[in-house]
Amino acid sequence: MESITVKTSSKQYPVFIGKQAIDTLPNFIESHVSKANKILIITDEKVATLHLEAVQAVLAATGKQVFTHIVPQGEYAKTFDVYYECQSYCLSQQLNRKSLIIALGGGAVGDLAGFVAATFMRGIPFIQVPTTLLAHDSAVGGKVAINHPLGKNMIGAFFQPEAVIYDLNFLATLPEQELRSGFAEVIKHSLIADRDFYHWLMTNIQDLTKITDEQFFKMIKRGIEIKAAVVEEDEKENGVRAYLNFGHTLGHAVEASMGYGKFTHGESVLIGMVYALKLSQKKQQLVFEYNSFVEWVQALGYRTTIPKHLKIEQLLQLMKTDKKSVTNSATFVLLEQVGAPLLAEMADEDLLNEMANFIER
Ligand SMILES: NC(=O)c1ccc[n+]([C@@H]2O[C@H](COP(=O)([O-])OP(=O)(O)OC[C@H]3O[C@@H](n4cnc5c(N)ncnc54)[C@H](O)[C@@H]3O)[C@@H](O)[C@H]2O)c1
Ligand SMILES: O=C(O)C(=O)C[C@@H](O)[C@H](O)[C@H](O)COP(=O)(O)O
Ligand SMILES: [Zn+2]
Repeated sequence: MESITVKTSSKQYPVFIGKQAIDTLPNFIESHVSKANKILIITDEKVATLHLEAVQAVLAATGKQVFTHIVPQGEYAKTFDVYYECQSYCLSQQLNRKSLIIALGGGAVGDLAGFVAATFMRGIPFIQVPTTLLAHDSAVGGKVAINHPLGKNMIGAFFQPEAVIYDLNFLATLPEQELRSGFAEVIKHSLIADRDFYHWLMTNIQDLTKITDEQFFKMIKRGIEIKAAVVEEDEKENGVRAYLNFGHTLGHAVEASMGYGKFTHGESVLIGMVYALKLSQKKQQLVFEYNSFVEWVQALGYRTTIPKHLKIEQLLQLMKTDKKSVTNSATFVLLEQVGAPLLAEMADEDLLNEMANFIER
């Protein structure tokens, strides 16, 4: 079992990573959240069928009252309606300021449950129990949110968990498409922070269904270390945290204009990263083996173009209203080198011209 400590200005907490990490949950609750008189697990329909029983069994050892609230899968969980139902459930079961929420699932469940915890009675403790590869990113760092039709994660908070308990056994049931989604954020972490890690990924990962336990462990640990270092420096995104948004300016615009849930988050971000890499070559003279990168990700099953029914003017509008934007132009994360990101305000014309090259033929 590996433990990484995340030290933000608002909270310090552990991330336990390993097989059977879930077994640490009762002890952690006993030693750190002992006053929690009621525990609410928030999970989704699919994870409930696969892993809920195991978590309920472990929690039985706490002797506390355990409730479960099941929400829809994926982005359908990150809506105002589902958020409202969660709050109603908390109130109807008389949860109080000493209660604890456990987010059991991927990033959608974590973002939703974290936002419920952040806002119920102005904030109660929560623990992230991630079940996807993608959640090496979402469970760490305290961004919690729901979506709005006008933009991804527009309604949310910065609210750190008490702990992240990452049981790698849960990953065994992930379908390939979800591995692909999560692996995109692993690639992102490597591109913004660690050239050697990027080369290791390119050399070793050729088939997402054949990732070994050791490889999962390495990519999750390194991804979390990179994310934690950024969040420790800039918890509330006043500066460098925006680098974690590499690929997301176009990625979020694609997700929103496709309709949330049509493309996975990681697949959309991957399109956004390919686009940002091209812009980086043009605007920052990034020296990068672009063609090999595109061949590699296409062989892994990613699409690298914008679906042709999407309107580039609408995508531009969404990019300009992204949270990073403070003027009337879109702000992009570009790379000067692999491992050296920067923020750049982009002219509409440059973005439109380049998007036209990215529309699927
Ligand atoms: N807060 C952050 O910092 C942050 C970072 C990255 C992404 N995100 C958000 O995370 C979300 C995407 O994350 P995700 O893909 O993990 O989300 P998810 O919760 O939607 O999970 C993806 C799908 O996999 C299923 N699933 C989950 N665990 C499984 C398992 N072990 N076996 C089989 N199926 C399983 C879920 O039911 C769902 O259908 C997006 O909403 C994105 O915006 C947030
Ligand atoms: O933690 C961050 O900061 C990130 O940007 C991580 C992203 O992978 C993640 O998708 C995040 O939810 C995006 O945040 P947003 O503020 O652009 O909605
Ligand atoms: Zn993301």
